[in-house]
Formats: sequence, C-alpha cells, structure tokens
Amino acid sequence: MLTFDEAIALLETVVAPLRSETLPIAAAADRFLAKPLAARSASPARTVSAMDGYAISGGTEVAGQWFDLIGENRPGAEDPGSIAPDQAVRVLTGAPVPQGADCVVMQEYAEREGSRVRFAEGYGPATHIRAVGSDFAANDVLVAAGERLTPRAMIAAAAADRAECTVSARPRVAIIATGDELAPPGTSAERTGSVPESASYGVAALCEIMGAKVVGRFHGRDTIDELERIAGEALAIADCVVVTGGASVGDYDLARPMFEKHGLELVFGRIAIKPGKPVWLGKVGSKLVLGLPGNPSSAMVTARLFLQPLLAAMQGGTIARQLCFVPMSLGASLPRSDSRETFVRARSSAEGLVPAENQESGAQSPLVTADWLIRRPANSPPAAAGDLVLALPF
Ligand SMILES: Nc1nc2c(c(=O)[nH]1)N[C@H]1C(S)=C(S)[C@@H](COP(=O)(O)OP(=O)(O)OC[C@H]3O[C@@H](n4cnc5c(N)ncnc54)[C@H](O)[C@@H]3O)O[C@H]1N2
Ligand code: MOO
Repeated sequence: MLTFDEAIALLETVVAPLRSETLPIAAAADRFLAKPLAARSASPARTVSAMDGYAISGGTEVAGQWFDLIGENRPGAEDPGSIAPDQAVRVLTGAPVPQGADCVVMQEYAEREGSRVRFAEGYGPATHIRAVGSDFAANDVLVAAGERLTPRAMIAAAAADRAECTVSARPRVAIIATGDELAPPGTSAERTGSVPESASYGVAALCEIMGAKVVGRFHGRDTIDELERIAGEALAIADCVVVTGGASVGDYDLARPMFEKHGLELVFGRIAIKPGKPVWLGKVGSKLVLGLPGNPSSAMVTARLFLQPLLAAMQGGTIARQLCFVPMSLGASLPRSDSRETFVRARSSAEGLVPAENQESGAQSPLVTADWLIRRPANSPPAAAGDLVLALPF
C-alpha cells in the first residue's frame, strides 16, 4: 500500500488548473486568482497623516513652541502645500502632509489660540506619518496567482486599483453515493434496513466551500448496469466526479468497476491510512474520479485530505497550502497508534486538541465538533496531554 505522502505526490501529477475567466473585482470574492494582481500605483500614493492633528517640522522635540497655523489639509486634497519651520498645517487622518513636515502631532496634545498652536510634552515618539509607498509600491504583485480571494485578500485586490481580475473557473463536481441501503434524509425510517445517506452531504458542502460547483447529485444502487449509466452521466457534466462507498473489497463494491467501461485509468488505490484505506483516484480522459470510502467518518476525512487539495489545485492553488500540518498541543492523552498512519478526529479547546472518544470509521456524531485532524505516524507510542502533535484544520 502507498503512504499518504506518496498518494498526494501522485495526485499532484494528475491535477491541472482549469480554464480561467475575467470578472469584475466585486464578483471575484472567494475565487482563486489565475493571473497575478499588481498594483496600479503605490499605497499610500502620497505621504499622508495617520492621525487627526497638526503637521509640523522639528519632529518630536518642539513641545511648548508656538506655530503659525497656515491652513488645513483634508483627505483627497490635491495640493498638500508646504510649511516653514515655525508653521503648522491642520491635517485630518489620510490627508497629505505638506512638504517640509516631518511629524503630525495628535490634536489631543494641541493648545490652540487664534491662528497659533502649541503642543504639550509627550506627543512623540511616533511621528504619525505614512510614507508614500510604505504599504506597497506601484507594480508590486499584491495577490499572486493561485492565491484565493479571501475576505482579507479582497482588501488588497481592490487596493490594487484594478476593475477586473482573472480567476480560475469553478470546478464542476458530480457526486455519486452508492449503496442499496441508502435513503435520502427524511425517508430512512420508512424502509426497514435503510440508512440515511449522509456522506455526500459533507462532500457537497466541502466542494462549495472550496469554490467548486456541485452540478449533479446521484444515488446509485449496487448493480453494475445502473452504476455504469450514472458514471457516464456524471462524467458528461463534471470536471471531477466523487463517488462514495463501494470502494472496498466486498462483492457489491462497484465504485471502480462502474468507471472501467468509460476508460478509467487508476492513479492510486488503497492507502496505508486510518481511516480511509480504500480511497482511490482515477482519470477518465481529462476528468478526475475520486473514490471515497462509504463509512461517513472515512468519507469526510478523505474528502479533507484528498478532495480539498484536489479542488484547490484545479483552481491553480497549491496542494501544500491545503495540507499544512501545524504543531498543536494535546488537551488529552492518545493511545498507541495502529500500523497505518492515523488521522485522529479532535476538537479544539483552551487546553489543546481533545481527541473524539469515538474514532470509528462509521461514526457520524463526533464530526460535528471535530474541527482538527491529528496526524499520527504508524505505530506511534502513546501521547500525553501537553505533548505536541501535527494537526490540520478539519
Ligand atoms: N474484508 C474487508 N472489509 C472491509 C475492508 C477491508 O479492507 N477488507 N475495508 C474496510 C474499510 S477500511 C472501510 S472504510 C469500509 C469502506 O467500504 P466501502 O467504501 O466499500 O463502503 P460501503 O461498503 O459501501 O459502506 C460502508 C458503510 O458505510 C455506509 N455508507 C456507505 N455510503 C454511505 C453514505 N453515502 N452515507 C451514509 N452511510 C454510508 C454503509 O451503509 C456501510 O455501513 O469497508 C471496510 N470493509
Ligand atoms: O480505513 Mo476505513 O476508512 O478505517 O474504515
């Protein structure tokens, strides 16, 4: 069996960024940039005040000295003017400072008398002046290709002063849940032996959060004819097909066979991880097919570990960014781990990461609060509260 890292390396070889499109900045939130976004001009474009106060020269050493107040600069003022050493200009936050000024004194320190102003001791050492280009220079790349336009990055994107940007198209994903026993939520109690189909709901939500568009949802019964037909329909409408269940070695595990007629080329199958051993990846022409185990915890863990990086990479994002495991402190102990590399579902708390009690692949209720995955190498010894572990937001 492959290791997790070997499987991810293979995934990286088969995923390519999709087509791109140009959008108005306002419509590009949450999308991945396909072309770098460079600043049209510097920010600030002129040297400006960071406070409401008075621009003077003489720095922070002139407490008590009177200055002649010769004018006022507001944000947007076209001509910043200039001052001599005994003069001051009233400035508002964001206003250009006059030539010759080297300090803005906050108005809380000012004493005004007619058209004169002086300042109390202690107004320094900050000069409250933002130098031209101190945030970024003209032509600086503010958002690199492959970055996502998060709410934070949207600020920088708009600050670049461009009306449009070029982003990757949203991957179209079709999801197929396989299994005779599955029933849509709300109908399972009506049929003895059925279980609510849950795995695809987590997968679909993850797709949306990752910027993909879910273009089809299918439920396939465990007959090869029906599954082959559904596989064909899903491949026709999607860039990526995710199939849940039927991934293991049982007589009715048809997730891979259903794509064989369509020309499936396997990229990897069966990984030495727990949960998620049966996860597999294939290609049908330019389309990717990801097979997730049916057990809901396994499906969600493998969606996080494989589908999330895959969707990012289809949009030009980096896989490493999606799999950045960070050192975290354990909030409770962990037993010795299995002979497979293990991804422990845990919830964050003020004490550190607390592993969920139920680590069964079929468990569903712990997923609500398990917001981290702890990565444990195969055969790890027991770990105690306070120990550092590597973990990934889940
Ligand atoms: N002899 C072996 N048996 C199993 C092995 C093995 O190596 N040898 N692997 C086990 C592992 S690990 C996993 S994980 C499961 C996964 O198997 P499948 O992907 O084939 O999943 P199914 O058999 O279709 O279903 C397993 C389980 O999950 C429920 N399920 C399936 N789909 C959904 C869904 N969309 N929503 C909710 N629940 C779902 C299904 O009813 C079963 O209970 O195989 C082990 N077996
Ligand atoms: O590897 Mo399976 O996903 O543990 O139950």
